[in-house]
Amino acid sequence: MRLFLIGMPGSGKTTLGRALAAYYSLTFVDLDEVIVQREGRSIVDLFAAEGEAYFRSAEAKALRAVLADYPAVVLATGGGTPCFHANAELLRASGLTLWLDVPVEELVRRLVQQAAHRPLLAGLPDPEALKNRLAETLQARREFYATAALRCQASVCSPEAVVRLIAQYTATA
Ligand SMILES: Nc1ncnc2c1ncn2[C@@H]1O[C@H](COP(=O)(O)OP(=O)(O)O)[C@@H](O)[C@H]1O
Ligand SMILES: O=C(O)C1=C[C@@H](OP(=O)(O)O)[C@@H](O)[C@H](O)C1
Ligand SMILES: [Mg+2]
Repeated sequence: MRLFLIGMPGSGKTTLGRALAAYYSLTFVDLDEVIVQREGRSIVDLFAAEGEAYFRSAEAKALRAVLADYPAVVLATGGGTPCFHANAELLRASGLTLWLDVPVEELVRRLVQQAAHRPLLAGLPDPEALKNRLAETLQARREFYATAALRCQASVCSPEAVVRLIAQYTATA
């Protein structure tokens, strides 16, 4: 199985991806880590030095490399991955995509401490500003996230809930 987790920053793609990979005995890959390895720089440094367009190109190449290298994998994408370079269509055609659709209020609670480490949220220490930015970003990205075959719509998408969703889907697909 190839399982791709998509959704907003803070939705739990990395955290849940690790748990699901352990459950299914699959390799876990985090696309941001692949980019860091391939580029030899942190995500924050890449954004600062090269800008977002360069990052999106590096991200698209890293995604294609992962798809070529792993016939079975749980992949945590970055929040913007499905929204550029036709990545949403590619993901949808290459495995099972799952959208972690977590409410913006919950994302704010999780990210308020971490905004400085996330380039697109940096400089927004005020929770109200963070909430507005996340709501705008979600609005713009919703159409891409909605291409996922599965959607977990909850404040906390537990591994157990996702395993049930996948079991239902594979039983009827
Ligand atoms: N199911 C969850 N319930 C509560 N907090 C969570 C959950 N999943 C992730 N978090 C917390 O939210 C933050 C972002 O999680 P992360 O997995 O890095 O998200 P993403 O990779 O989607 O940006 C982390 O601090 C993490 O501990
Ligand atoms: O939403 C985004 O555009 C991004 C999300 C990040 O990943 P997470 O969603 O894991 O935070 C990372 O890929 C980069 O900072 C850009
Ligand atoms: Mg992540």
